[in-house]
Amino acid sequence: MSLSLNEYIWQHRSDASLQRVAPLLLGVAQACSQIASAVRNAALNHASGAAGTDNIQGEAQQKLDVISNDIMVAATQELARVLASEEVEQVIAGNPTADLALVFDPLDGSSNLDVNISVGTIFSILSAPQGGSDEAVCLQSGTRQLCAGYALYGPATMLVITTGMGVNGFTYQEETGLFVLTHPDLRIAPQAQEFAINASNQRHWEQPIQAYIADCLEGRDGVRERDFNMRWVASMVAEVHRILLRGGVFLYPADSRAKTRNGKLRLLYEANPMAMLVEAAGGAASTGQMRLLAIEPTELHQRVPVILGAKDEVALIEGYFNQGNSKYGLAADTSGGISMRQAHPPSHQTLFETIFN
Ligand SMILES: O=P(O)(O)OC[C@H]1O[C@](O)(COP(=O)(O)O)[C@@H](O)[C@@H]1O
Ligand SMILES: [Mg+2]
Ligand SMILES: [Mg+2]
Repeated sequence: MSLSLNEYIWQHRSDASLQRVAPLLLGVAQACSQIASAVRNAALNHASGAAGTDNIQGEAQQKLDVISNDIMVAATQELARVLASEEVEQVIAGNPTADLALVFDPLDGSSNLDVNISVGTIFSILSAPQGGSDEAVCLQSGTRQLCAGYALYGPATMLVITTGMGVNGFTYQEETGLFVLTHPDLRIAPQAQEFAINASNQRHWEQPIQAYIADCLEGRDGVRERDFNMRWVASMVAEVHRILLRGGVFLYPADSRAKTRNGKLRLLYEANPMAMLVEAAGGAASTGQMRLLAIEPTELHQRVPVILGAKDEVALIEGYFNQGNSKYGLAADTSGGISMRQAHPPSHQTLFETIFN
């Protein structure tokens, strides 16, 4: 029997978080179905290409970034006390009587729009207790998320959600306009056979990432003693979806360039919701040096290094970072940034053996 999102919420009436976020979650789902339509018909509606404006990150906005943001705000502003969006510098005031906050990336992977490759929407729902500024309400650690999810606008439109216990995927049914449960209880295998990283940044990476990827690339001829596959879509939603369905790890590390010294992805509306989903599916999410969900945010649009997916593989990558810290006595970056490792690493063979033997 196919279960719609509404029916799923009713069936899980003992899940207090789900019941609390249900109206807002349904608002998000409605917005996502509208964004899917906007994305699908953009070329026909002259909604493709650049908007001619930059967002707060200094990135050129696509028309669809702006359209998706407006759709999301219109569908949810009455249902949350405060909204925060990748595309808007300050928080957006919502309904003062509501007790939830919604933080979102309205369109993720928008560099893929003009080439008709999958994009998505990422969202996180937090409690908004009385008192405290609207911005402070959004600056809660990922462990405090009540619900997280994403919509994927690919060959099928899907909504994938968690309230912390299990991850469920719903597929949008055109005929009925409903999201139908098609992928219940998604789980990530602890071992990975596939990694995802933008290899064009290789020369800027920190030493632990250099060493880890080099070991993967050596495959069965190196210390890993097996071959790895690689993928890079450049849409985080598509990468995380693939990992939820068939495993692997995703890395967007910090690197030596000024603009990515703390990573590229945004903590509140990219890393945290994805980390909650991945952990709820049995995986792990880390900066390389700490659990992503434990970070106490300080800024709405702050960036963070992201390593997530198969639990054992993420632990292994953390081992490369720990090894770097202890063996070379590398100083922490006192400015709060991510410190770059120094040269003179041992051979990959030695590093791997020291960590795992
Ligand atoms: O072009 P790059 O650096 O590989 O970037 C890809 C990454 O940037 C992002 O596209 C950022 O998302 P936005 O489109 O929301 O800015 C991620 O989805 C993705 O992981
Ligand atoms: Mg994004
Ligand atoms: Mg975006």
